[in-house]
Amino acid sequence: MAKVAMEMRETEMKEADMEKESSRSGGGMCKDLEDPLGPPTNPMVSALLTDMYQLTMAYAYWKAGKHNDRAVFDLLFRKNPFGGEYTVFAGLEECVRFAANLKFRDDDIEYLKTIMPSTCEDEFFVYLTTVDCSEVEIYAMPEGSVVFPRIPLMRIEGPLLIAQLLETTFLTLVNYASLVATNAARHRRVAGKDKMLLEFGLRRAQGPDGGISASKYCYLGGFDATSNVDAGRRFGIPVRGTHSHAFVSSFMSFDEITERSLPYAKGGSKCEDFVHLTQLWLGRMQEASSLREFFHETNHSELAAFTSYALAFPSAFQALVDTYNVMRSGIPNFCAVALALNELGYKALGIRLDSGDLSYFSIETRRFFRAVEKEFNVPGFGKLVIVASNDINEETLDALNKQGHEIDAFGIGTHLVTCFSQPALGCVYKLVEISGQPRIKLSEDVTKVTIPCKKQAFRLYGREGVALVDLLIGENEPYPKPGERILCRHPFSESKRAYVVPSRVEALYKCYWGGKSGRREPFPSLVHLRKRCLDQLAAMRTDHMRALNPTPYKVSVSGKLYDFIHFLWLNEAPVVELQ
Ligand SMILES: Nc1ncnc2c1ncn2[C@@H]1O[C@H](COP(=O)(O)OP(=O)(O)OP(=O)(O)O)[C@@H](O)[C@H]1O
Ligand SMILES: O=P(O)(O)OC[C@H]1O[C@H](OP(=O)(O)OP(=O)(O)O)[C@H](O)[C@@H]1O
Ligand SMILES: O=C(O)c1cccnc1
Ligand SMILES: [Mg+2]
Repeated sequence: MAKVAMEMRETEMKEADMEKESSRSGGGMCKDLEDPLGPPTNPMVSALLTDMYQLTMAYAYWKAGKHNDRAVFDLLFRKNPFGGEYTVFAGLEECVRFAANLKFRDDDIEYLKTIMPSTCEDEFFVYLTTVDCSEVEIYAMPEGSVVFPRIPLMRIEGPLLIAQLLETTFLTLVNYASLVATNAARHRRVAGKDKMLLEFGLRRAQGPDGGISASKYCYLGGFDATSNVDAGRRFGIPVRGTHSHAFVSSFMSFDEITERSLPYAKGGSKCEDFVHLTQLWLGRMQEASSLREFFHETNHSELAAFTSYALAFPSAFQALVDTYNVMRSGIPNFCAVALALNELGYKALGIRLDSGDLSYFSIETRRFFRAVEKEFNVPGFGKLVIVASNDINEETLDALNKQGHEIDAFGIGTHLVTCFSQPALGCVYKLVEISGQPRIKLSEDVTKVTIPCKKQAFRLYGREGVALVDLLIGENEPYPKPGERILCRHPFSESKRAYVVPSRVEALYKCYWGGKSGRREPFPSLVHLRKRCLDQLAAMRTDHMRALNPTPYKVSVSGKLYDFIHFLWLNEAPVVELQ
């Protein structure tokens, strides 16, 4: 029962409890590295969840005898979403689970034979049955990291055919996960760290996978709980909820409440007619001069609904108060039931507002709660929880902050999970090296030119501990060191460069699959990813984080890599002839 209602008083589950839940649901802190990685969360994530062209290219690579050439791909995005200057990286563990379990089953192969041209040789399909990721290496930034354009989030090395095959699936696993985690982080930043953020998006999400992914990655991005029960079970996310208008409007009179008795909270005796008690309290409120300015008569079917809900959840009572009239009916009815519960030793949780001016109603509601606290001498009544919902987004949160409000918790669905203001993140997967040879992809649009070579990435921190710049260097260049002066250059703009003397240098890539050392980085639990994300966001310079015209974070390459990019660019770009 406690799971059904929102236990606002226990706002945060203790970390230890979360850890327990998390490992029960398969997301423990450091899973045993000897264990094979489990399958992807969504069983639809399989070898065929890809674009047709990956398979036609696979055939052509195989036919050309290139399939085992060692390839290096970068997975990166070029522009931060939502007009911002930061992104939260998510989806890594699901990518590695996919890679770890990649296998074409017999029925997959049979289907592929029906869609590939009939000229494809049978031997290719025999070869496909042997495909797996045992020769693949995956290097990546830790999931939950704050990341920036052009710095690859992941580097995938392996036989060309196989590394290529990972493209579409990796992108679908990273793009939405990172987008929605970023959206959640942005909502958290505006709401402030003390507000409770509840993800209510399942009904509006892009299908079941959209809903499950949204719940998981919104939690990673800083939400506190979800209404999505399945996500709660799968990932150990706290599950919370109130009730809907249907519950309120399903009641027509008190006669519908047949079981009216309620034991006292401490046990012993019981109240035989709780319905009568709520009516009694409503009468007392009506008579109180301090409350007279607020209301006169209330809607009785609403009071019946609230009373019935309190009988079902006496220690977790909360009510949706906007079905008929917030201030004249919903709030006084809620208070009557809460005062009746209080008489029996229970503490109500609070209310949810789902329409109207949320600033005004929350302030008026708080004023009413305080008046009741004073009138009937019920300590804590003034602090009952006010939850607000109804098409909330970043802008509404910002507007509410500017106007002033008394909301403790926000329930956010549509705008959060559909990423209404930007529906996709543009991660791409680009070949940067083949058989030891660097490759570049040119474009008229300079932001689309890829940075060639197998690279290492570093975050350089300044004296104050804030991140100054992300730096890409060639694989074999010496690593930057604290205290050393390093030339950091914009990859494409000649005049943009800076010398940086970092106080701290953080190597950004870790090995999550394969690799010569045989040591694979563990996958922390979702609670730990969430903490990493919140800690990194908190450490960012605030001008990078603001919603309006944020300062771009510097992303640069070493002098050597800069020279090499431009050498290769000139080498590969044909010279036009004008006549
Ligand atoms: N004080 C406020 N400042 C800015 N936006 C607000 C404020 N209060 C509520 N909003 C937002 O204004 C919108 C109001 O929604 P809408 O116009 O659908 O009215 P409603 O209150 O839901 O009415 P109805 O009861 O008819 O559904 C919502 O998106 C809500 O988040
Ligand atoms: O507004 P969102 O951010 O998407 O949050 C979730 C919404 O879902 C629920 O009602 P629903 O929208 O289904 O019906 P209602 O608006 O008519 O109450 C809830 O009352 C919220 O309004
Ligand atoms: O529990 C709630 O209040 C809830 C859940 C989903 C959508 N809207 C509201
Ligand atoms: Mg709604």
